[in-house]
Amino acid sequence: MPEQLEQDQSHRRSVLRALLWLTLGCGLIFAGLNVARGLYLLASLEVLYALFALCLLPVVATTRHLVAWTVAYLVPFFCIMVFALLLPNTSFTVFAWIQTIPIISYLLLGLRGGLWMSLCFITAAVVAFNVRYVTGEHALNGLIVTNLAFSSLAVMLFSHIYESSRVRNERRLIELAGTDNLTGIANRMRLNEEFQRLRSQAERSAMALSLVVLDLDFFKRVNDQYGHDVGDKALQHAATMLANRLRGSDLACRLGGEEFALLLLGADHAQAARLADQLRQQLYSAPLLVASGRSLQISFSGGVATLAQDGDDLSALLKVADRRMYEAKALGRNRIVAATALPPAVDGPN
Ligand SMILES: Nc1nc2c(ncn2[C@@H]2O[C@H](COP(=O)(O)OP(=O)(O)OP(=O)(O)O)[C@@H](O)[C@H]2O)c(=O)[nH]1
Repeated sequence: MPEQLEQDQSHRRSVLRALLWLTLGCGLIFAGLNVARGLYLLASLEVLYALFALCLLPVVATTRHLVAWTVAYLVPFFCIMVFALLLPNTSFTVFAWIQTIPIISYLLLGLRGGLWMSLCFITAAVVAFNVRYVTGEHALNGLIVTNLAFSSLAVMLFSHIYESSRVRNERRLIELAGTDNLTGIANRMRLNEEFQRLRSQAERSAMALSLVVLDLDFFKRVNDQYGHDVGDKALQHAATMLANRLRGSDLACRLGGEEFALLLLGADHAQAARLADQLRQQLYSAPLLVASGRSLQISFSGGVATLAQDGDDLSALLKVADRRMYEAKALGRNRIVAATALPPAVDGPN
């Protein structure tokens, strides 16, 4: 789902840019404070890092390697935090910054990257904290140490839970946005996205890719005779049959109303026309049972178009397949038109 992934990247880009500005500001302020306290090495690191953040600002606005630049930014950032914790003249309150490690890591790197980054640097910080404060002249009482260790773990746990449920909800929303709510199969938005993916796959593996547009015949009569509810059931019946009959690499989608489209990977023009005709026969021979034991025979008319020979993008293929579908309607319905050749035989009276 490239569009959604793109959105995800832009969200992370904004977070990183905000963090870079913060690093620039805070880096210079802390450097000033540390110079005043005689911590020249730490102050120099902070100034260098603030300049690094400044240089990164234009890079992150456009880079295609956002994850790599994020890691390049975060690793020294967290290293400076841990280093500050180890220095003899710094305050133990530096540990408060350690709490931001999981939040920043999960926000910028997602679940897996966030987990590893947090685990590494929280562990390093806890070790550094112990080296510095558990024994010796600066030793803190056990309660403070325990509080800090557990609060860090809690922040990490909550960040992990939050990111997991955010990812789950995002997936669910993406799924819902690409699903037709009456039939449960894909909708037109998903067709656009799947077409891009399947076209790349077809080009990479030198496979054919065909599109079938099909429209249920005399559907207005179904609604008029049996009512809208039965019309809805007929649409669901047709969608289920189409989706069940196709391979996992294909896509059945409802374009709208009583019109559907099939994307068939690995099917050349003749194979797509044959498959569409088999589907037509299968639907026609599996009537929908309606009230009082009556059965409703459903047929469709379809048109076929194939990548390269009929067009190179989805809108060109839809236009050709749509035109052929209307030819099939004009020729008497309940048939498939693949080209200008004579259509296949018709099963039923229409
Ligand atoms: N029940 C139901 N009917 C729908 C839905 N969407 C569109 N329709 C109906 O589908 C019918 C389409 O009618 P037409 O465009 O005249 O086409 P047709 O009767 O199928 O005739 P041909 O396509 O020429 O064979 C209309 O009555 C629409 O109301 C839906 O979601 N549910």
